[in-house]
Amino acid sequence: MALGLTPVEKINRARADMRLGVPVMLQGAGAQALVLAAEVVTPARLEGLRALGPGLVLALTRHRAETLKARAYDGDLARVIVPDDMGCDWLRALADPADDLRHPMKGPLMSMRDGQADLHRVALGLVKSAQLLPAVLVLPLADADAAGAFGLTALDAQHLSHELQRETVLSPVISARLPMAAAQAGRVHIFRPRDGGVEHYAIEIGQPDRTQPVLARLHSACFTGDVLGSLKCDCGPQLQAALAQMGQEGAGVLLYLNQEGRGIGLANKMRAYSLQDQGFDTVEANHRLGFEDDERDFRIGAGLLRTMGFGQVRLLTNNPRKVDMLNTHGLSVVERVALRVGETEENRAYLATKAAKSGHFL
Ligand SMILES: Nc1nc2c(ncn2[C@@H]2O[C@H](COP(=O)(O)OP(=O)(O)OP(=O)(O)O)[C@@H](O)[C@H]2O)c(=O)[nH]1
Ligand SMILES: [Zn+2]
Repeated sequence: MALGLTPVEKINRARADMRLGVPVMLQGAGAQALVLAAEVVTPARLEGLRALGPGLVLALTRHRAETLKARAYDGDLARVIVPDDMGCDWLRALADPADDLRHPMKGPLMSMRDGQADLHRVALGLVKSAQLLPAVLVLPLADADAAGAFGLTALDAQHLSHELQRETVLSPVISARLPMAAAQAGRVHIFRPRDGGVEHYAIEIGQPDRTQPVLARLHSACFTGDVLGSLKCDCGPQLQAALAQMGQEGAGVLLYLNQEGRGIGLANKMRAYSLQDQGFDTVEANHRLGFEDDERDFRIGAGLLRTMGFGQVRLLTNNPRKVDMLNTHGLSVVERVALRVGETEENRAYLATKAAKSGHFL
């Protein structure tokens, strides 16, 4: 028994299954279904699903459904009926907006109206958490035998839904000294979630007094900006300016949160960039992909600061949501410190969109 998988471990295995294109069984109240991410579906797996019975649908988020002109009868999602003669190319084209402009007509698409969408909703949550496009094939099954017969991972849908919304608990792994150009007295702390998810880092500058407000920054990973010096955003200069200010003041804490692309992952962010090359802005690109404007979970940052013993912060940000989130999750933001650096010809429109659509301070 002790060597068996816990429900949380099974969820992590299921995430890997989804990325591999292996179906996962979801068991809800009186209903079960096999679910498979549309982005990675193969002809063999599609045939295998169809052989098990009728009723195959593609679950899409409201945003993606809107672009495709599919009716979202379930509010936040649409269940598009998959016709028997449609193959992987059609499914991928519904999932991925890359060719929307070249091949706009994929329909007419018929959406399901009756029955429960609970399993579809949680399946979308699972593929999003695997950083895949939010489009998932769902095949209802009369009984749960298929999972056992094919050795597939089976998850309790209610437990999965609960886990996907739960606050991540992070434990410290190691910390070590790191002198940096911006600050000699640096220390990097690594934190690991108990559920096998991604690690996050804290860079502590000097020895901040835990009884006083600390100069703090919640930085979201941006491979293109932080590492490559992208001119499309302001992340790299913001990272360097935050560290420099902490160095000058002699104390501070910068959280480097691995929430690339506002939580959608680098592959999806590059998909968004490709759409931006077609003329869509940041927010429109996220919506066409089926994501919300911002999929980050800022509770992680709040939890990390609390774990490190901080209670009050002077927060370096232009994002009012970060201030609100910390204030409602056990921190006290005593001051917002503006961080306006790195404006370029290339990112002017991006910064304007952040101010207009995401409410960032100018
Ligand atoms: N999805 C998506 N993510 C982007 C895009 N450009 C930058 N990002 C990501 O956005 C995150 C940075 O968020 P921003 O909205 O720039 O800034 P913020 O963290 O909300 O606010 P500040 O604290 O003021 O910097 C990083 O994870 C980037 O990878 C884009 O066009 N699309
Ligand atoms: Zn960036």
